[in-house]
Amino acid sequence: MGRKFIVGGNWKMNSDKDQIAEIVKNLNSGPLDPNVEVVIGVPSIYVAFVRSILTETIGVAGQNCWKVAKGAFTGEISAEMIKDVGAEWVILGHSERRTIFGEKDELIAEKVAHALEAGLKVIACIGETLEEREAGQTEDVVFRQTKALLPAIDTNWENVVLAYEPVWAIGTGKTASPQQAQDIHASLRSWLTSNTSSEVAENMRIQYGGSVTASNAKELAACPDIDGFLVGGASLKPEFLDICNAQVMC
Ligand SMILES: O=C[C@H](O)COP(=O)(O)O
Repeated sequence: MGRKFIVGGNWKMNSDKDQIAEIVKNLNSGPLDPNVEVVIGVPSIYVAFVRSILTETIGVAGQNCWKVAKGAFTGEISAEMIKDVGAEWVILGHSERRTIFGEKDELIAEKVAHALEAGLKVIACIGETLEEREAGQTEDVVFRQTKALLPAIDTNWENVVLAYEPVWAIGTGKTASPQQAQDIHASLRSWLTSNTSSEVAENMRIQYGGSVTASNAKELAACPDIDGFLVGGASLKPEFLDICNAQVMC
């Protein structure tokens, strides 16, 4: 069986209740390709609200969580809490968490391990900065970031999606070209074959993220190793539906 296309919307720290009601109304009215899995990553405080008004066929994700279930961690939210209020997924290791909040590979791996243990599915983000790309280090960086996750994921690969998001393409309007994205996705799959198993590599869904819009989604979706998208800015707009349906329109 082939890999099911999966599109995530990452709202980041955007929207209020009125705007959310509008976005969800649009998502609920579709049409959505039934062959595509859709997950929206919402601010944790709105998870329960979104879950209560969103069609059940679309998943809900938190955008971060802490690495243990409970305790004296003022201001933090656990995977258990996100799950308790209705999320099925959590996005971890986003480059904004890495660069703005200083999260390192080790911490991200601890979070991934705990979220999986708590019963959440994980969108694990990786990707190089512009400096790293220009220094020819793209593969080294994404392989290092993925390698850090191996013990955390262990045998739980079916509950993980990898999101390749070149940092230089996030929110900049500079999308990786389909060839650039395809090359890294194919290298990652080949790295997974060598470092996990050919079964894991073949089944692993790898999303592309970075300035995906309705106008570039079809060309990217046509690449054999691009199995979906993680969409930021455009996930707040009606065009998100077109992005979700990009594969059927290829
Ligand atoms: O998680 C999503 C990525 O950061 C991409 O954001 P963007 O689509 O606004 O470039």
